[in-house]
Amino acid sequence: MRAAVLGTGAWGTTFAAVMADAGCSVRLWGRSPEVVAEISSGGRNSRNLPGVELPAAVTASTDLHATASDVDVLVVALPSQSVREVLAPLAGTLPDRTVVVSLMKGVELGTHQRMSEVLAQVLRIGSDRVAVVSGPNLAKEIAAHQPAGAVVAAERHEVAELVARSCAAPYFRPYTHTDVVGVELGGALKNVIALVVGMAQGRGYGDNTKALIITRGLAETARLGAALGAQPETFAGLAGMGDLVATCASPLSRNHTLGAHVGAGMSLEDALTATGGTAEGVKSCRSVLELARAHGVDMPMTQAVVAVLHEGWPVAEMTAMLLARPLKHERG
Ligand SMILES: NC(=O)C1=CN([C@@H]2O[C@H](COP(=O)(O)OP(=O)(O)OC[C@H]3O[C@@H](n4cnc5c(N)ncnc54)[C@H](O)[C@@H]3O)[C@@H](O)[C@H]2O)C=CC1
Ligand SMILES: O=C(CO)COP(=O)(O)O
Repeated sequence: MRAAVLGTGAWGTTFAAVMADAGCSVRLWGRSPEVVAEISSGGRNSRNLPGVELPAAVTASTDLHATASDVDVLVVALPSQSVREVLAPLAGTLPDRTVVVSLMKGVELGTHQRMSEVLAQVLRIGSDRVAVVSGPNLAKEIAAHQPAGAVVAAERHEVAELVARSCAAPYFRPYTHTDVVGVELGGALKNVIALVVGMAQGRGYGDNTKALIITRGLAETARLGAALGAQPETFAGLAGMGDLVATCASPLSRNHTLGAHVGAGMSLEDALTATGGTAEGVKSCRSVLELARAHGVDMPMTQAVVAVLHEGWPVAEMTAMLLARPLKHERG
């Protein structure tokens, strides 16, 4: 299969290697001539994936149109808030056979759209040609060929199957699904919950608190999912609980680490600089909260993250914000 991956960040580069190890020929597109030159000439991306040697089947270019033309699978791995702008030049240009895949875990500010919705709209293709891949997939571990799994969701099962075949490598096992909404929400929401776990850790709280946040975080994710038409079981799977656990446990997660910095008293600006890369939850928490309010869904943790990161509330207030709410039934 011929594949293209847009975005030479940690996950885009790693996923290109996974697809090459699954037997695809893969073109990577990036905006940085230096990164692209290093991938093309030396098979390395030392800025975003240091120490990793890429398979020979991965090539790179700064030419967006040439990279995206004539491929079976077009994968997008950019920061969520930049997708619409970056892909605008490709609107209406993709051949009918090209399936588009989102690797992104965010919700667009302003429109509240999930990334598959943004892709279908900006590329002017049917939503049945868009798939999403999500799960516990910390890029550095997968780049080191540590065993991992993910969910490939698409409206049509045959599309999910095609994408699963394109990325099934000896160390990477994709499962197919048709709940695009649930799989995407699981990915976007776990970033917000990981921020809360990080903040709690930064304040010195231990594993009881972490388990409370993970469990109740999943409950609020599932509430939003139910309102948006997701299947409840999806949140018990790899793209729900699986990704939430990995992200909330791992120091490799940028959302988790950023939360820990803020919990320890660092400003958001300094924490963003310290973590580098893309901590999607920082922006997506606002669109998620707006989406929840529009559907009458109570999301106290998301609300607390927005209050601390964007409304000037001291992180020390977070415990009271969450624990002083009226008592309720666990299933409520
Ligand atoms: N890093 C990881 O372990 C995983 C990341 N993801 C998701 O994948 C998406 C991408 O993440 P990463 O690759 O980790 O991000 P990253 O921060 O490592 O890289 C982002 C890439 O996008 C490029 N970029 C940023 N703005 C751009 C623009 N306006 N035009 C063109 N290129 C632009 C950057 O130069 C960089 O190459 C995010 O939604 C993230 O949540 C999903 C699973 C795992
Ligand atoms: O999505 C991820 C793991 O599945 C990566 O998490 P971060 O974006 O927080 O680094």
